[in-house]
Amino acid sequence: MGLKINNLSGGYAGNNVLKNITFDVPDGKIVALIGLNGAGKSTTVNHVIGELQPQMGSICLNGTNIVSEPTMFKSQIAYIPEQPILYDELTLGEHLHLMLAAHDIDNETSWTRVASLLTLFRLENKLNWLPIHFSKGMRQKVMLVSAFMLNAPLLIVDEPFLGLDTLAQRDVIQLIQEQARLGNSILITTHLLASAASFVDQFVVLYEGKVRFVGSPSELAEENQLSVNNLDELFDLMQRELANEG
Ligand SMILES: Nc1ncnc2c1ncn2[C@@H]1O[C@H](COP(=O)(O)OP(=O)(O)OP(=O)(O)O)[C@@H](O)[C@H]1O
Repeated sequence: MGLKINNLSGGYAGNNVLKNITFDVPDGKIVALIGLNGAGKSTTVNHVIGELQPQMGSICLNGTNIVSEPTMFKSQIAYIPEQPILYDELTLGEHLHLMLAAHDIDNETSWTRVASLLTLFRLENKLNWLPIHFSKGMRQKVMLVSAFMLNAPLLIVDEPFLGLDTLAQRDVIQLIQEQARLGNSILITTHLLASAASFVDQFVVLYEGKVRFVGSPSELAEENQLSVNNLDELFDLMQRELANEG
């Protein structure tokens, strides 16, 4: 089933940003939400993580509605925000244990996976460190470990490559693909279309708070008379269109 967003309208008090958004992130699929600055990507994500209330429409994850069963809905999500959020007073080890407990995951059985993620991101010797000792990239990697260790039915990654070196970017793509192989749904937001085209199943293009296109990378390229390798030019096309509407 996965994530189903149906006719969602919403946004902030006094600012209706999203208009009748409909798209799915099926089980085992990777979907990238794309669009110009201000198109509504973060607002959509904020609705899916339950930070904003829908004005109209519905958001369901594997049959659970976000409005009627918010706790059940949220327990199925792992979210990697664009800006790392860490508790200043908790060590890395304490942070991970807290996240596992919050998702009702047994420490004993899951720690082998946590340990391999810590090794992958070279954090295995830093379990006693406090966030203040981490660099920006390391903080981002802590968020990655915290999310990937959960194996959640829905993984949301806001700008997965921000602040990561190329090795870590490659690792993140592999981890996202592994989550998809496990049957989990993955929703990412990105500005790097050509890079995303190599591993996403579908793009959802947002334009001024509306869904303009849903389809595969090659369908998106074809629709805009571009090649998949120069999909980033789509932003120039949309920017020009916006300026003409001016
Ligand atoms: N807290 C807020 N209160 C009111 N309006 C907001 C708030 N946050 C964002 N907006 C507005 O919502 C619209 C969509 O913003 P959103 O952050 O969803 O865009 P985005 O596609 O994520 O852009 P970016 O690529 O810059 O991250 C914009 O017009 C923005 O000004």
